[in-house]
Amino acid sequence: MYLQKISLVNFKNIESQTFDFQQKINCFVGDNGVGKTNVLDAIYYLSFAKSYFNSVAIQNIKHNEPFFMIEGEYSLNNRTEQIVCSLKRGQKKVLKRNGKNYDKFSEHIGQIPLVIISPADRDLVTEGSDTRRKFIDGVISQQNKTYLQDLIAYNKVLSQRNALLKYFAANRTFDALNLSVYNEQLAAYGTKIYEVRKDFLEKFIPIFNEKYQIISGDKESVNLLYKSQLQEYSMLEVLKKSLEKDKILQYTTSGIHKDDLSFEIEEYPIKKFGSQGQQKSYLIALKLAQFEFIKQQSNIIPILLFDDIFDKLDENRVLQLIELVNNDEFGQIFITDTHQERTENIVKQSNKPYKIFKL
Ligand SMILES: Nc1ncnc2c1ncn2[C@@H]1O[C@H](COP(=O)(O)OP(=O)(O)OP(=O)(O)O)[C@@H](O)[C@H]1O
Repeated sequence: MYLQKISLVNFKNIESQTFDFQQKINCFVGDNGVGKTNVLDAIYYLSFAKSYFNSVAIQNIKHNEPFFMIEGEYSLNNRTEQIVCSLKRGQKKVLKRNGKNYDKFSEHIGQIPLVIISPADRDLVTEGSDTRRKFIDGVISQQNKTYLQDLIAYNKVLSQRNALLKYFAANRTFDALNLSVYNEQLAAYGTKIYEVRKDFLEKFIPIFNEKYQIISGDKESVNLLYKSQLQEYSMLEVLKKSLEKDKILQYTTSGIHKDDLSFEIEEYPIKKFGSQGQQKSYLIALKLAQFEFIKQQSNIIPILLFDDIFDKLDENRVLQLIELVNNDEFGQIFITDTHQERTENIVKQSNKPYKIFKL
C-alpha cells in the first residue's frame, strides 16, 4: 500500500498544491516554516481524519479561507483508492472513501495504517501519564475495536461515579449500595482493559528493546515498564482501598485510568537522565515498535512519517536507521528536513528510489 498522489487546498499555510509520490522514499526539504510538517500532517489526516499537531479542526483551515480539502490517491491491493477529507467553517468534517461518505470516522481508522515520528512526541517523555496512556490506547485500538468500546464505557462510568462522589459531598450523605453499582461496572471494564494492556505490553516491550538496541548500536540499556495498580490488587480492591480518599477529593483516585509507562535509561528515568539524542532514540524505538506491531496485526506495511528525524542524532544512529530502512521492513516513507544536501546524502545510502520536494 502506498500514497501515489496528494492534493491540498487551503490546508494550513498551503493554498493549493499537488504532489506525485515515489513508492519508497519521499523527502520534503526547505527552510523553517515553509510547510514541510504541514504536508506530513495532511497525510496523517487521511489516515486518522484529524491532525497530529492541532486538535482544533478549524485551525487547520488556512487563515481567512472558508474550507480545506485533502485528497489522496492510494495504491491498495493493485487498486486505486481515493480518500478525501474536507472541512468547511461552520459545518461538520467530511470523510469520503471512493466518493462514499463515512458515517463514523472510527470505521476508517486502521484502513490506511500509518506511524508518525515527530519532535512533538517529546510530550511522551515530558508530560503526564495521560499522554503515555493515550499512546498505548492509540496503538491497541487501531487493531482492537472492542478495547476502544470498553475504554469509552469505562470513562463514562468513571464520570458517573465522580458525579456521585460530588453529590455525596454536597449533600453530606453516602450510599454504599449506589456506589457499588458503579464499582462493579468499573471493575468489569477496568479488568478487561488491564488484561489487554498487559498482553499488549508483553509483546510490545521486547520489540521496543530490539529497536532501541539497533538504533543505539547496543550503546546503552533501556527499560520500558508497565505500571498499574491492578498488578497488585483487583480493581474492586483498589476502589475499596481508596474510598476514603475518593470521598474527600470527590473523584475516583485509583484504577486503570492511573496506569502509566516508566521510561528508563540505565535504570534511571530518561526524562531526567537521558541526553536529547538518547531521548530521541527512545521515542524513535517506541514508534518503530508501534510500526512493527501494527504491521504484524494488520498485515499491511504502514506508511511512515519521519518529521525532522535527523536533528540531534549522531551519524552512527542515522546510519543504523538507514540500515533498518534498507532491509525491506518498511514500505513508503516520508521525511522532512531543513538541509537538502544532508537529506540527499543520507537517503542515497539507502539504495532505494527516492524523490525530493523542495518547498
Ligand atoms: N491555519 C493556518 N493558516 C495559515 N498558516 C498556518 C496555519 N496553521 C499553520 N500555519 C503556518 O504553517 C507554518 C508552519 O509550517 P510547518 O510546521 O509545516 O513548517 P516546517 O516547514 O515543518 O518548519 P520547521 O522546519 O520549522 O519544522 C507556520 O508558518 C504556521 O504559521
